[in-house]
Amino acid sequence: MASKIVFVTGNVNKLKEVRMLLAPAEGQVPAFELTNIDFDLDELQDSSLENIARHKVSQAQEKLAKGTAVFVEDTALCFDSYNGLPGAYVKWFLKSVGPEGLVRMLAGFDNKKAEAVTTVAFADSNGQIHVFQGKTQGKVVDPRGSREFGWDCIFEPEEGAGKTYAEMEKKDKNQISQRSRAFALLSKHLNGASNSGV
Ligand SMILES: O=P(O)(O)OP(=O)(O)OP(=O)(O)OC[C@H]1O[C@@H](n2cnc3c(O)ncnc32)[C@H](O)[C@@H]1O
Ligand SMILES: [Mg+2]
Repeated sequence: MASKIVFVTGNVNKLKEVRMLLAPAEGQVPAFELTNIDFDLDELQDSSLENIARHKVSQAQEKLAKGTAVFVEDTALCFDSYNGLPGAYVKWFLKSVGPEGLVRMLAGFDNKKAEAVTTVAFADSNGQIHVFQGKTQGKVVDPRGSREFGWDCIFEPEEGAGKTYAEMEKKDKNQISQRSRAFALLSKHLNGASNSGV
């Protein structure tokens, strides 16, 4: 029977993407069963994205039965002109000023470059924590495309042929996104570990 892995997140857009990214290739037997729980996890005020993700998954481990394999992810948007801020705090900026407010933050700067970073922390069934990170470079632009997911409408990745994430098909975003890069590393780890149990 396939082992179970829990993804703790309250963000349905993230969950949708992660389900696509971890789906087995056609004809392949799933190596694990992915379930979702929405716990409210504290997010450290720490400039290290790895520390934030590790802290998040440790809390998730405490809430779940011992031996449960679980992962979380934390996604940051780092402005070059702000030396990496808002970073992991982008959620709170979005909540208070929306995508337009994020664009206005860069109004006085010529440099609109930004880096999107997803950090995954995976606790295996032995309780050991593994961290994987993916990054995508781009720039902040006036909103274009669907408003469905976070800052997608203002992030134009370098590899996106001039489109914002929000203007791209999900499968195309998944080719180049910071999330896809982080989860490719997790998948590799899980496939390597599949013989010994997650
Ligand atoms: O429960 P968790 O998993 O923590 O979900 P969250 O929504 O709180 O997510 P984060 O703490 O990682 O905060 C990241 C913020 O960036 C947004 N976000 C994350 N990934 C994104 C992506 O690929 N494109 C656009 N916005 C994204 C997300 O909606 C949040 O506002
Ligand atoms: Mg969060």
